[in-house]
Amino acid sequence: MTTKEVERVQVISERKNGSPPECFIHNESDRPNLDPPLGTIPIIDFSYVESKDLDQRCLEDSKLRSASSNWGIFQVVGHGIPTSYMEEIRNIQRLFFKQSIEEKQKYAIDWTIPEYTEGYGSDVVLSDDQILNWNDKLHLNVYPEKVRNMDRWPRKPETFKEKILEFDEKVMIIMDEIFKSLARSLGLDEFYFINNGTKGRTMWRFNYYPSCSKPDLVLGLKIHTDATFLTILLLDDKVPGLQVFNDEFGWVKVPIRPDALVVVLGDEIQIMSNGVYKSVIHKVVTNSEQERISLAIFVLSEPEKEIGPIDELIEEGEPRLYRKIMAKRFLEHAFSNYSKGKPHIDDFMKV
Ligand SMILES: O=C(O)CCC(=O)C(=O)O
Ligand SMILES: [Fe+2]
Repeated sequence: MTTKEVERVQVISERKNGSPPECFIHNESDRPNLDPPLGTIPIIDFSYVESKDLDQRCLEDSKLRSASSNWGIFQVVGHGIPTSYMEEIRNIQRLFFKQSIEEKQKYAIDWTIPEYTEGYGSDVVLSDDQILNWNDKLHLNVYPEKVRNMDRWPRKPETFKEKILEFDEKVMIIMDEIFKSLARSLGLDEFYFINNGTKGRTMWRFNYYPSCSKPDLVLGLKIHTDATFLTILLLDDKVPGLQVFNDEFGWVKVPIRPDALVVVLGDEIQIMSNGVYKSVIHKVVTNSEQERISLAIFVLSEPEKEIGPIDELIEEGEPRLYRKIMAKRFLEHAFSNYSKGKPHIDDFMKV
């Protein structure tokens, strides 16, 4: 990996001198439609966990199955985390990015250490023709505890660390319920994914998208799928930007719903379910007026775990669509392809 890195996008955007630099500008055919139709992203209500209503659980499991196979994305409500608390987390994130560049650079990613991509930064440049994302980020390993590198965790705002660890506890509880519902909805034992190393680790990516004078020319994040089992998103409650691709509806906007967590299914679950569940293709657009934030909690299998279609899910005579691969090998491949801006799972994993 080269060590070349651009300036923080925030610094570039604050210069306000007309058009963004060329390295951010997409070819005409790849430029975004800033205002596609609003998607009817399925909503799954997890309040059955608290009420212990088994009929409701059954109904929500079947909604989740249809959402996972038709969309690869759904909104989670009834998760037990108060909306006001979610707003506090968004505000902590906003406070971090509002600080001076010097303060944030104390946690800069050190690209000279392979595999150690934790901290504050922007896209790393891997090739001369790479088109860069209009995005700065803070990337932290959060779970399990032994992977935390506390020197990359912001010391300001002062409550950052404590709040994020508290939010992590709450997220892990609902994450288990999502894992259980995903297993049940595939006809597996409900602890299947929890007990077999699928809930191996989490990496949190705090995204920051500065406003851009020419939002029609750039992308906050290029077209991609997440190389995860799943990703939990805490989206900005005021500024939209996330768009997903659906086979039936094409590109649609993900609506803003401040009380919802959004779940994006990733490549690992597409592989494990032998293509029954979809890793959703998505991208992020920017706008000329407002900055936007989002928090992506990436959940991945343990690095040494082998991922491949689950035996129990392959009916007799049905072909296996994907080969088996070690989780960390798959991730390495995904990282090296991420900058290309197109999903890679089929090319790389098809048998
Ligand atoms: O900012 C968003 O809405 C989505 C972020 C995302 O897709 C990612 O970080 O992989
Ligand atoms: Fe993503």
